[in-house]
Amino acid sequence: MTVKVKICGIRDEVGLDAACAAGADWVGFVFFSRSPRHVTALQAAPLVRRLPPGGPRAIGLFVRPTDDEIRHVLDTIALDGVQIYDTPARAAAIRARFGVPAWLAAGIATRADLPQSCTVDGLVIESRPPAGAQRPGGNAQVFDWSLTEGWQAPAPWMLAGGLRPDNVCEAVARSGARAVDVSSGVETAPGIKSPALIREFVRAARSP
Ligand SMILES: O=C(O)c1ccccc1N[C@@H]1O[C@H](COP(=O)(O)O)[C@@H](O)[C@H]1O
Repeated sequence: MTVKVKICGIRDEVGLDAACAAGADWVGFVFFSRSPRHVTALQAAPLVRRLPPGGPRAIGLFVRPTDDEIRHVLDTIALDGVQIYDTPARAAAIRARFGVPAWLAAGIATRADLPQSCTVDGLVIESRPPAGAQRPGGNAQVFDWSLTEGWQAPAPWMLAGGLRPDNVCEAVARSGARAVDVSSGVETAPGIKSPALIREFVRAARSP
């Protein structure tokens, strides 16, 4: 089965076109003002419109969002899904209120952190942010991929956190992930996507 890939933190046409050309399954737009990858709904709108038919799906990333924030974005852009950093109950409420597929991000440090039940459409399994981090994800931090071995995932899930072209193949093999998500690992500086790294990442994720 082909490993699915999400390229997150798209801010411009260069990153978007590279993700499309590489065959990414999803592209992510970060609606969190403290991120170096932050975009407004107005900035993301032309990028989402530029996505080719049959190309990557557009995912909006939100950190503890209010309903008004989500409504504003969804009124401006046709998103295919949202990635939520909040409690499972809040993510489920967002899914129910807005009728948009919702993935909940779960920070993992030990096996006990792996969700055993799920009321949303999917899970983004990533490392717990380091102490003092300014954001709950996008910290280029890996966790012990063997923690997911034998885990009976309650929903589709993707692996995230510190993935790069040179470690994603091992990460997939060790974790058993069928989908991966990357932001920092395909950048030359925070918020600056590299077409070459995006291409390499997608190829490496899908290499046997
Ligand atoms: O990318 C960000 O700035 C960000 C901010 C707030 C929450 C999540 C964020 N990024 C997501 O975190 C994971 C892992 O990212 P990385 O590859 O380690 O940089 C991924 O889902 C990013 O989209």
